[in-house]
Amino acid sequence: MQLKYPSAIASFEQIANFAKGKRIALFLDYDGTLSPIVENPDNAFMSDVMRSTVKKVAKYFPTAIISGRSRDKVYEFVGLTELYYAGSHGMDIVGPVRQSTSDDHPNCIESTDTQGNEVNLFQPAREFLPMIDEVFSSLVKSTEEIKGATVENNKFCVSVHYRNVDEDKWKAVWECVEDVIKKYPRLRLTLGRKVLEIRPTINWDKGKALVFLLESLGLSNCDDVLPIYVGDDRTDEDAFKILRERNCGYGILVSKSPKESNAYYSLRDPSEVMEFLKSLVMWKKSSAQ
Ligand SMILES: O=P(O)(O)OC[C@H]1O[C@H](O[C@H]2O[C@H](CO)[C@@H](O)[C@H](O)[C@H]2O)[C@H](O)[C@@H](O)[C@@H]1O
Repeated sequence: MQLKYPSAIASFEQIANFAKGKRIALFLDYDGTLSPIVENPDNAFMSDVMRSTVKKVAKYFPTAIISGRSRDKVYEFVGLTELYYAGSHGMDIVGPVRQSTSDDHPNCIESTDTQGNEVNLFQPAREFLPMIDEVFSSLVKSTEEIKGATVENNKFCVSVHYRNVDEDKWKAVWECVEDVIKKYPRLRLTLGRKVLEIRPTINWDKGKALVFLLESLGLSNCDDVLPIYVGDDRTDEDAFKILRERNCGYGILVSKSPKESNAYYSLRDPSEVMEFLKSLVMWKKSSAQ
């Protein structure tokens, strides 16, 4: 783990040199990466200029969004059909029909998307759906007296937000969550940015989703592929870690302050993320001539 990472913008030439002769695959987190953190999670809109930048980047590089949100919600925010989407921290993936079948994923089914394209739907926590709905309802009820607390159903996980709760009531939010999840040994708690996230104990996270998508895209060969993952939150560390362990690709942490991370580079905020994505497009265009 390191605490300081060079700026991906200042180090762009270094990244571009390393990417020469390789295919870049891009993986982007949503909240805090493509959209700024805001008080109301329903208002975490992406700007039009960010949307058109992501659209351009996806024209040149396979691009996926990997978010803690439900897949439908993140698609509602982003609205670009040219991307792949993984919601619920990677537990709900719509990707291309898998080219590599090196390992068995029994929960992977062929399906068609809204445009009629053949896709693969992968939902490794499918059996948890009724349990998650139950937990969501219990938490809505148990937190209703805590001013500012909100509960979000992210399909295969539940988020309990305390950003708008007075600090002296944060403990009460924790207690509500602990009280509910102690009845569900097959669920676990993870932490995000002023949010408690309840999710299945299955061995699956954003890092596994990244590997799954690379395999689906036929891009798991590190010799000629450079995966880049950009994210701001603790759950993105699973993806940074995988890239570091495989010595394949770069994690880029979006943060204004130094933090412990497995990322290689950093960007300060979504506006720098946009600048970095624009640089990738310009570099690709100029190197294609
Ligand atoms: O994986 P992500 O796409 O980063 O999603 C992680 C969580 O993001 C959202 O919550 C965060 O952003 C909100 C809007 O800016 C903010 O109000 C909240 O405090 C942050 O934690 C989302 O609402 C959660 O469900 C996601 O799990």
